[in-house]
Amino acid sequence: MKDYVVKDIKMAKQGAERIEWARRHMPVLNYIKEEFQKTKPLKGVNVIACLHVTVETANLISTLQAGGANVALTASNPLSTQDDVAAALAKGGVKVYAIRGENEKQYYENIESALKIKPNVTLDDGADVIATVHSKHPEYLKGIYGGCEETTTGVIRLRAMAADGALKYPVIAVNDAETKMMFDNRYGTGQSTLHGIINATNILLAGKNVVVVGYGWCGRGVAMRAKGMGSNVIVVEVSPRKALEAAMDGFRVMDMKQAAKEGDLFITVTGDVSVIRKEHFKLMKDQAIVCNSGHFNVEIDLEDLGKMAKKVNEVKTDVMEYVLDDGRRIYVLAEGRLVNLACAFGHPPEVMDMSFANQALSVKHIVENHKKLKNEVYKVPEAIDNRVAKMKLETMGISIEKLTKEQEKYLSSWSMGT
Ligand SMILES: NC(=O)c1ccc[n+]([C@@H]2O[C@H](COP(=O)([O-])OP(=O)(O)OC[C@H]3O[C@@H](n4cnc5c(N)ncnc54)[C@H](O)[C@@H]3O)[C@@H](O)[C@H]2O)c1
Ligand SMILES: N[C@@H](CCSC[C@H]1O[C@@H](n2cnc3c(=O)[nH]cnc32)[C@H](O)[C@@H]1O)C(=O)O
Repeated sequence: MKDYVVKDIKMAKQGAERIEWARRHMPVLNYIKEEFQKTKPLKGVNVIACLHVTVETANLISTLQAGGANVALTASNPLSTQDDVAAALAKGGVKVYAIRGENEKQYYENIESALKIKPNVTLDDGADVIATVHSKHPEYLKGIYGGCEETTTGVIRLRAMAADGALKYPVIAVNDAETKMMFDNRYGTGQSTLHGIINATNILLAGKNVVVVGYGWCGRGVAMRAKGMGSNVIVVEVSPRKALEAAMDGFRVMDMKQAAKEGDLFITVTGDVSVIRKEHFKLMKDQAIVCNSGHFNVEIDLEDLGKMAKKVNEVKTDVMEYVLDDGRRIYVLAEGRLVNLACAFGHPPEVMDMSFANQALSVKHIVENHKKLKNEVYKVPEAIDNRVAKMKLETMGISIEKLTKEQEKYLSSWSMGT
């Protein structure tokens, strides 16, 4: 087993400085790390983590190590790896297999290398390790106590596996903790998606027609922040309730065909496939910009666009120009992969603080309870979710109201009316 596969180990110093800066903005995770250092709840536990290799993830890894775990890290997206972070982790002795820009073959080879740690716990962001273990490496199943899943789409994949009876070990849906999705998916994606778009293009958002496709947790965040930058936000949805919510939040809501004609910038955040495709590209304005902050590289149908284009040019880093037969130009950012991680730094540490506090405490929960767990997708225990919220409030210096005895009684009784 190679100890690491990184771009350039000499980048370690810069990576270490950036990891330390993020650490200072992750107080909840730091607290858990101190606790883990004393109690060693993960002593001797082998963990494979398939997560975006960023400064925040580096702090999760060191928290797990403080608890006594041995960790191997591989990327959850071929374009999201921060090579300086990978170098710093490798220098610090973590088994890291990740290089920004790796192709699909290398991506899966890296997962295979990391699996050689013989995991007891798997951490996924999009379910690629779980899928690889189940489809290609069942020999690892007997050693695995359980897994954690970081994101909405991964949880959907795993629930489908569980419903088919195909899931062979318990998984905790970290994404579904309130202290994860309400903050990471909404405020994290809202801010970092615009950061990625601005980094790649430096366009002015004020006055632009910005089409947000999908009005779930991520879409709400993106729409809210684009509105704050002065864009005219249009929302496209398939769910009647979410569409209604977007309309009452003050956004124009329409179908994709209509939006295709009006948009200057398109951002997909649905977790779905081919939400922007041939019939929509046909209607877009010259110089429309299209990007994705949802799921892998499947939300924008680049195969359709490639077939429609007479020329494809890389006009600048992370910006591909598709020149269509009629001369219109459509720009695609980051090959249709997550624009916030490929063109910027991903989520800010303050939100990953809560997401990764849930991860760390969920790993501990799996190690302590795996004998009682079934091969199902579990919610993060409410006690963990509440604890993360309380700790975050404390670190923000916010105190909240407590119910009085009288209020507790009133709220739990049906006999007291007006
Ligand atoms: N970029 C990031 O860092 C980041 C962060 C968190 C989640 N994600 C990913 O973003 C995606 C969305 O996550 P979420 O938590 O907002 O999910 P969600 O389920 O809350 O929202 C998705 C929304 O998309 C809508 N939708 C589905 N198909 C559609 C279509 N064809 N057209 C229009 N709307 C459609 C759904 O009705 C739903 O309202 C997932 O793939 C998730 O894994 C990315
Ligand atoms: N792996 C898939 C699935 C979407 S990633 C979405 C997840 O990335 C996580 N994420 C976003 N920013 C960061 C970051 O900076 N560091 C680590 N994880 C991040 C976030 O918690 C979210 O649930 C893909 O690459 O397309």
